[in-house]
Amino acid sequence: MYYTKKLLLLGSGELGKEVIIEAQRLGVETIAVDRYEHAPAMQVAHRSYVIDMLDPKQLREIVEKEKPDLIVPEIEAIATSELIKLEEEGFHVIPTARAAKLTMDREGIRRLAAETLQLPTAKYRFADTYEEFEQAAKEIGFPCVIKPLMSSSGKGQSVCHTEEETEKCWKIAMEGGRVQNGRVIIEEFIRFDSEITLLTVRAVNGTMFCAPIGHIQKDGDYIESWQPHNMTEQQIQEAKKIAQSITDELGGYGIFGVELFLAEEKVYFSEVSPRPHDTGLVTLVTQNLSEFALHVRAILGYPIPEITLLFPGASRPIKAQEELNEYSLVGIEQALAVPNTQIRVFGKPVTKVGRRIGVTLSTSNTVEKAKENAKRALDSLILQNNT
Ligand SMILES: Nc1ncnc2c1ncn2[C@@H]1O[C@H](COP(=O)(O)OP(=O)(O)OP(=O)(O)O)[C@@H](O)[C@H]1O
Ligand SMILES: NCC(=O)N[C@@H]1O[C@H](COP(=O)([O-])[O-])[C@@H](O)[C@H]1O
Ligand SMILES: [Mg+2]
Repeated sequence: MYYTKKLLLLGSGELGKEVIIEAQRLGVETIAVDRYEHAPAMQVAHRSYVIDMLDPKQLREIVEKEKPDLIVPEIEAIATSELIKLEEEGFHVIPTARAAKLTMDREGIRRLAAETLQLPTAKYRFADTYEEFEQAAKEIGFPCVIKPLMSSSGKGQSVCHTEEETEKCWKIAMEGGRVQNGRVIIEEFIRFDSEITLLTVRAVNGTMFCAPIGHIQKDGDYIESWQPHNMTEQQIQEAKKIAQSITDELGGYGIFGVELFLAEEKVYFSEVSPRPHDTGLVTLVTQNLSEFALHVRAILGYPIPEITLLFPGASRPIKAQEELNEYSLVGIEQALAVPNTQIRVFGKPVTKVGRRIGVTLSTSNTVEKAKENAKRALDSLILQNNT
């Protein structure tokens, strides 16, 4: 087969695996890159490479060798300054190299959202040292949230309830960041009623929104998501306004996961991923086009005539409780006996405490029943040690 387009995926986890499958469905040649071998997306891509994606030299080497039509970031931690240079040289970075750079660290995107676009966010400060952090926490007040500037899925993040906890929280942040520089963000703790991801697609035929996805997070990582999330008309309008504003500013084509907190008095912008979102895994079973199919269509410049929510649905990530080198999932038969329920096993080579290794996906005629089904499926699955 002659491939007319070549896609280079930077980051090869569970989200990228679905992107690769969708790209191949439209006849695209795919190359997966990550920091370790046999990553989920590598298992389905045409070719793969293992490199340190934060190393500009290694990143450039792969790009120059493969000369992809599309460079598609799948995680934040990439040498984004090199992506800017590559874009200047004519390579196409999704959605744009600037968007990848701004969302790579919490400071870039927070300052853009709160200071340039004047979007409502939690109060925040930045700190480079423990002393600056202590001072910032006092200014923001307790409880506050501390996060390394570059991290995801809650790594290095903690809620600091009192002055006595500052040392412990600082330590968590220093150990959890993706790169070891000490800078952190300290945020006001928002007592929200619920939080959502508003998947927003920028495609050749305009900006479109998916039905809001509600989710619950524990230790900064999602443990349940559902679609649609019940919101007032005013909340929906505010959420769309915020999503439109931030995605217009970031530009390019593709899907964006706009994370928002819904409080009684207002809708807060939290952060945005210029790529598919983990809580959006639920769209694999709820929509006419999943978030992955939408991303691929959008980045290839193909039209998206409409996005339809077919059924209410829910997802539950399957998270490992221990570190295992050889493992398997037991109870698949029971999980699949739950009505309208599917699972996806990501195929990560090894587990770590808290690592997501799969997901259960259910639909039903109500969100409540779909949530029940996804939980029943999750409860019947057991991680087995095969070493
Ligand atoms: N200022 C805040 N007030 C209250 N809760 C917060 C605040 N910031 C974060 N959280 C909670 O922690 C979760 C994770 O935070 P955040 O999205 O910033 O982290 P993350 O590591 O970037 O996560 P991911 O990469 O998975 O999206 C949020 O979804 C929310 O539940
Ligand atoms: N919240 C961001 C997110 O869910 N990202 C997804 O997790 C993978 C990393 O997983 P790992 O840490 O288990 O290798 C990433 O590659 C991406 O697919
Ligand atoms: Mg988040």
